[in-house]
Order: sequence, then structure tokens, then C-alpha cells
Amino acid sequence: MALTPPLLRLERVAFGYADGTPILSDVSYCLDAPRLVAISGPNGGGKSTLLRLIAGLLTPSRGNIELLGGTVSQQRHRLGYVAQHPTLQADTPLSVRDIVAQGRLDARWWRRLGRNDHARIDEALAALQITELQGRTPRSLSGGQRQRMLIARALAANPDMLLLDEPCAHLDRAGGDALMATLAALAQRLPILMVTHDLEQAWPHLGELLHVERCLSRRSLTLPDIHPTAHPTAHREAGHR
Ligand SMILES: Nc1ncnc2c1ncn2[C@@H]1O[C@H](COP(=O)(O)OP(=O)(O)OP(=O)(O)O)[C@@H](O)[C@H]1O
Repeated sequence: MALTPPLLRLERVAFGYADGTPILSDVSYCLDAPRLVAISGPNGGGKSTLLRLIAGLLTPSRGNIELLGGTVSQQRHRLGYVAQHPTLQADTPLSVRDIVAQGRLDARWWRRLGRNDHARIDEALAALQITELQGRTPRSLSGGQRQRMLIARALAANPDMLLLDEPCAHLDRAGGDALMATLAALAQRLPILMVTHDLEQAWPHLGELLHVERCLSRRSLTLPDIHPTAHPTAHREAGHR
């Protein structure tokens, strides 16, 4: 019987930007089932860099990333990625629904959206609980509502994995808690990797925690590390999502 490949496998991945300073080295990790995975660690530790490597926006200098049973370049079109500071024209005349609908546009962007597209858009709006906001413009939304809209746009593309960089940044406690609960519900069927600096907030919702830390002492500068950490409370409360 053929073994199912993992959703994501990193093997001894290393990366440094053009100035040659190592940011990540020897990162290994395997995700074999949908769950909500937080990537946390100190500022500058390499969290966003790791997410960009998985998204195929950067290429490892060493090591290998296997994604959804193939290489990153083969499979990256199956990912939904929401960057930390996505560019969005605040004064766009487009509605929230129009923006979520962009998730349905592919290389044939001029095609008319069909019934299936609209069903996916409706589902994405509902999953992020913004159906009633669909006629509004982004300008009139709160930070949390705008973040939900951007995640809905990624979800409308029907991705097989979501990568979110600081989805709760700039949200107040209540907005962040609500978004985390939404993501945890989604992650029961869709693997989600999210960068967060607010572990306290994410903790009750997590299925797994990855700690990324670029070591700053001179001796260990080349040995930043990542530790998959089982979190008993999170596993118990989240039913091991
Ligand atoms: N395009 C780039 N060119 C050169 N260095 C970069 C680039 N992007 C990030 N870095 C550096 O790489 C290191 C890791 O950055 P990264 O954004 O991955 O960290 P992070 O853990 O996500 O940080 P934060 O919590 O502050 O967002 C930092 O020292 C940063 O200055």
C-alpha cells in the first residue's frame, strides 16, 4: 500500500539573505494532518522568512522542502498566502465581495465567474463571518474585518494549505480571539501555518507550536533552530487538531 506523503516536510533547510548572514539553518519539520500551527519566536528570529520559504517566495540555500506531495514550485499554486502587510488600496471602489472574488481569478483573469465561483465566494465569506459586509468597501471596515476579508480572498481560491503572517496583528484582544477561533475551526480540515508574536492569545486554539529563534550569541550565530513543541494544554483543549 502506498504511503500518503506528508502535507509539508522540511529537511535540514537553511537560508540567508543576500548579505550572507544566516537566518535559518538545519530546520526540519513534518506536518502530516490538518491542524493550526503557530510559528512563534523573537523579533527577527526568521518566522516570516520561514513562511516565505514554504510559500516559494524564497529558495532554501540548503536542504529540501516537500509540499503537498511535490516540490514547492510544483505545488505553490495550491497554497493560500496572506502576507503581514498586504498591499490594498484603501480608496478602492471595489466591494468586499469583489475583493474576495479575486481569489477565484487565475491566469485567465478576464473570464466570467460562474456558479461554482460564486458558491466558493459565498462559502469563504461565510467561513470568515463577513457575509453581511460583502457590499461594503474596505475603507469602511475595521482592521479585524479587513483581515478577515483578506483571508477570505485566499480561501476563495480553494487552497490546500493556508499560510498567514501575523493575522492578528493590529487587532484588539476581542478581535484577535474571535479570529483565532475562526482559524481553529477552519484548521480542522485545512492545514494552517500562521506566524504570531502573541502566543498567549494563540495558545488555546493551537494544534502545534513551532519556535523559531535565530541565535544571537556570536558562537551560535550559525545555529538558529526550530523546535516542534508539543503543547499538552493546547492538545487537550483543542482535541489535537
Ligand atoms: N529582504 C531581506 N533582506 C535582507 N534581510 C532580511 C530581509 N527580510 C528579512 N531580513 C532579515 O532577516 C531576519 C529575519 O527576518 P524575519 O522577518 O523572517 O523575522 P521575524 O521572526 O518574522 O521577525 P518579526 O517578528 O520582527 O516580524 C531579520 O534580521 C531581518 O532583518
